[in-house]
Amino acid sequence: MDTEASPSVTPRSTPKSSQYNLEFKSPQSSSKKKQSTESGPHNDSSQTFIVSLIDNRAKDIGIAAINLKSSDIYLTQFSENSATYSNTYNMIQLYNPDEVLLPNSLSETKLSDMIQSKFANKKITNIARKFYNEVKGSVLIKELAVSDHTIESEVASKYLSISAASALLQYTEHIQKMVFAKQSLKFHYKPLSGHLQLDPSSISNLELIYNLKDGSKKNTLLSIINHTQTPMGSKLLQSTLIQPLTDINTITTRLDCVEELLREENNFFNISKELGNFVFDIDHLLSQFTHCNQSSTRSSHGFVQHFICLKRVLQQSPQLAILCDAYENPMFKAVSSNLKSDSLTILLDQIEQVIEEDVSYTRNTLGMQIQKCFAVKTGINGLLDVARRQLMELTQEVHEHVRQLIDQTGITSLKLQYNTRRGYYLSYDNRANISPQSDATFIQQLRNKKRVVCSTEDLNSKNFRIKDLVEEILLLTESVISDLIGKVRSLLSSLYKVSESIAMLDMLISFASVVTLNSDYVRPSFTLDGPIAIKQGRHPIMEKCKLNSYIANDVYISESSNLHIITGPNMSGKSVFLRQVACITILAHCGCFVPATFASLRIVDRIFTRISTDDSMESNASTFLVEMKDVAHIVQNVTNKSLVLIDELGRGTSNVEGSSIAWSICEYLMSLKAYTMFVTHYMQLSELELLYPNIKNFHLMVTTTGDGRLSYLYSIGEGSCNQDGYGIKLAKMLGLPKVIVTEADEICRVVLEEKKKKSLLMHQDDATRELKNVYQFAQRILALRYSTLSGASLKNYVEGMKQQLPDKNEIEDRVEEEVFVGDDELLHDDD
Ligand SMILES: Nc1ncnc2c1ncn2[C@@H]1O[C@H](COP(=O)(O)OP(=O)(O)OP(=O)(O)O)[C@@H](O)[C@H]1O
Repeated sequence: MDTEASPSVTPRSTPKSSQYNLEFKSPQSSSKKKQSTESGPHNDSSQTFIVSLIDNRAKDIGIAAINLKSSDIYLTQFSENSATYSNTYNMIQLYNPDEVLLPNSLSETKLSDMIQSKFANKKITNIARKFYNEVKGSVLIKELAVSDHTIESEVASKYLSISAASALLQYTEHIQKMVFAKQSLKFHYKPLSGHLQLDPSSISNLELIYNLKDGSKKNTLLSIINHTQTPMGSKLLQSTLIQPLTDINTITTRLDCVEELLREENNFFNISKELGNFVFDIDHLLSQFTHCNQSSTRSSHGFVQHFICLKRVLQQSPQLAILCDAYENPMFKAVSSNLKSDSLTILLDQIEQVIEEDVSYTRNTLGMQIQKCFAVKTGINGLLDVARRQLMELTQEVHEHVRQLIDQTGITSLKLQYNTRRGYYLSYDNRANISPQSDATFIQQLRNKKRVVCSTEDLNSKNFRIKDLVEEILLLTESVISDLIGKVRSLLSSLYKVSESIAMLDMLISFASVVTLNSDYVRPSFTLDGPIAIKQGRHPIMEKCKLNSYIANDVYISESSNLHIITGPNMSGKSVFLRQVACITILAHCGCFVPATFASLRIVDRIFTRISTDDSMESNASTFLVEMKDVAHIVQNVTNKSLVLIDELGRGTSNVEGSSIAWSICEYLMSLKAYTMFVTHYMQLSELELLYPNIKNFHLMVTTTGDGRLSYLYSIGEGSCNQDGYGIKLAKMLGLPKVIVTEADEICRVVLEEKKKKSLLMHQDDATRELKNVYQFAQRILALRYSTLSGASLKNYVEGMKQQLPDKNEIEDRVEEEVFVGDDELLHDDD
């Protein structure tokens, strides 16, 4: 099919493929293709990614990724500050690509090794370095990007990402044989810093998209907040969850929108209802208009269907726009103006002039066939009208033929059916009485359990004629609609905005639905460098499983105590508590309300998790090896703005070595401004609190019932867990023989007594203790910067804090001397 009839759409000439086949190593010969078994974040049927990457000697990385199903291209360039190339790995892994393209001469072999080992189950293709060409890349971007896109200015200085795009586009064109129409692709620049980075193991450990139990999407954070109704909204929500935002203004705008939606509830439900009409993937639909190398009649079949879908989108969008107009937020205004732009009204008008009014989207095979043939209005092309009249007559003949057959054979269950492969065919109940004479009339008979499927000579010949006529009609239809295809291509940038707007609206409606379905979710607030303060926080997934028995907990982590050591017996809820903090932080960074009664968070640049899950064990790797790899990754990449959640460390080695490693990791992490929560069974770690003022101990509370059984409270308390032989009590509850339990109890008592003598607690002097109190008092005062308290209530709060100190006057003097010099604002009496 010639899709280039419109003068405004010029196909780019395809270079002689042989030249490129020589240059690009054939994917089959140079790559190791294995079946992917991984379930990555983007691993759904609407996405198929190819990623291209390049580096330079200064360890800058350029990445370009194309989604072949939607024609979106993502460009990124960043400076790799991790020795293990973890940023590069995370970035590529986010796309979960089917294929990775590498220049045949990567300057860093370590990078090449990382790609080869981490993406061993993907197709890795080497490409001649000369295809990573910045100049060519710029030309291609200029030529292919939709018209009013700002991508050229965004990537002007990002020469590596342009080079990566150059190789990627040449590869898809010459090897994948996808020729894109001019100004048809949607380019996006994705800076590394604009998003909260989550590494793939955290995405998996926190069960954001897939659960750890069976790898499905059930009981995941996504399942809790996903009330989207369109494929675009669902994709946006999923990608937001694995790449939450770090821009405080954008997050606030989203939260404002959710709040506004909740205020105007009737309108909110109407929008939700309206969104239910956008059932097909508009991105995928538009990508069909970007390819200009579809020259068979197959594509014309498709285009008719695409126009029917597009017409429906354009008809429904203005209605959605009117509903959005009821809201004040500029985000809704922008969505509204994208959905009802004048150019789209003109396009709809043009489509309606050509496409019949009453054709609509259908999945039925015969319905689809009829719609394709009769989609173009009568009176536009004389030959087309004649061919269609012939088709109608022929179809009537087919029906008449069946009626005659029923009369002749007396088989009342005889039915006319249709499928794409056979065309029209017959079927009747296999219990029907049929004479031998009638039986001979039917040819190509196939019996199944209930029916006999067959045809007749006459029906077959009519089928051939119908097939020819349909081909002719579709060719004539194509000549009519090719002009329309050009018009759609020239408006792709507006149409992409429609898709993006619907996706954003759908995601916001989904966030609002979360709140209507869970009235106890609250709007989070943000500071750039304040504490993470969560009141009555809950784990969104666990609370669904536990219904009313879930126990909410508070969290307050700030610069003054940026490392929390959390202890508690087995099964007391430590891991759930850690995951709860992570989930609430992620939800808030997406712009969603959170399960708590109050939440104030600081903007976090990365969340690191070291959470042991049985499923996450690397094949044949020991527990210790996996732990050390994880923790090395954290230490190498953690920043002052990160949130680090470690659930036990040093389990796979001797007690002494394990606790020593855990101790020194804690010392390292507390020296940063990162917020760290460290769950451990090594009780000696709680002594760190005595040495360092910014380390605080917490524990998950349990009590012992009268009969010596453990009762879990799942509530977090200050201080460390007392060593009351909980592990032994649990073992007893689980059926360990009495003789073993008694012996274990005795050994435990002796060891603990020995330990107590050496404990730092015994040797800590009063001066150290007092100094620590002063430090913590001062830090709490400084943290008032983020407080909403003012006037008398602020003064009362400070008074209350002072009462808690042993020697009020002395402390006051020292605080003034040491901490508040120059900080007049805070000390001002009126405040
Ligand atoms: N806040 C809570 N409210 C109600 N039930 C909870 C809560 N937290 C945890 N639980 C229950 O306790 C179980 C154990 O929790 P979790 O795995 O967090 O314990 P843990 O202290 O990490 O155990 P271990 O030290 O053995 O790893 C959970 O599966 C859940 O059923």
